Amino acid sequence: MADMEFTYSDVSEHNTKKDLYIVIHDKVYNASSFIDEHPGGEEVLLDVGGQDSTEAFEDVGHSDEAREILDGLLVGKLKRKEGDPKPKAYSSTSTTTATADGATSGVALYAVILVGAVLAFGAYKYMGAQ
Ligand code: HEM
Repeated sequence: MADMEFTYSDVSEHNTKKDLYIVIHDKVYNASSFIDEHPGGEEVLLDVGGQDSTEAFEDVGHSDEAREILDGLLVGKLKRKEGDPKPKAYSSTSTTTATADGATSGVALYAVILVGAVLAFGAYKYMGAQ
C-alpha cells in the first residue's frame, strides 16, 4: 500500500476529517485515524488536509515520536506533475543558510582582524629595527 503513487490532485480530494491525506516531504500520509489524538489539535490538520504540509510540520519542530507515528500513517508517495505546486521550502533549510551566512561573515571579520594584527606587528618590528 505504501508503494502507491498519488498525484497532487488525488491527494487534494482527501481533505475531510474522515478521509484526510497530507503530504510531508513528498510522502502521502493518511491522518484521519490520528486526527483526534493529535496534541496540536484537529484544526491544524484539517487546515493542511489534501495539501503539502511539509513546512507547517517542520515549523513546529515535531519530535522523533511524532515522526514514528507519521511512518505508521504512510499510504504512498507523491508523484509530481508539471504545474503542481512546488515543494515548499523547509524552514530548517533557510535556518541553515542563515547560519552559514553568519559563519562566513564571522570568518571574514576574523581575517580582517588577523591581517591588521600582522601588519601592526610588522610595522612595530620595522620601527624597532630602524
Ligand atoms: C500526520 C501528521 C502529524 C503528526 C503524526 C503529528 C504528531 C504530533 C505529536 C506526536 C505532537 C506532540 C509533540 C511532539 O511529539 O512533537 C504534535 C504536536 C503539535 N503538532 Fe503535530 N503532527 C502532525 C502534523 C501537524 C501539522 C501539519 C501541524 C501544523 C499545521 C501540527 C502542529 C502541531 C502543534 C502546534 C503541536 C504542539 C502542540 C502543543 O505542544 O501544544 N502537527 N504533533
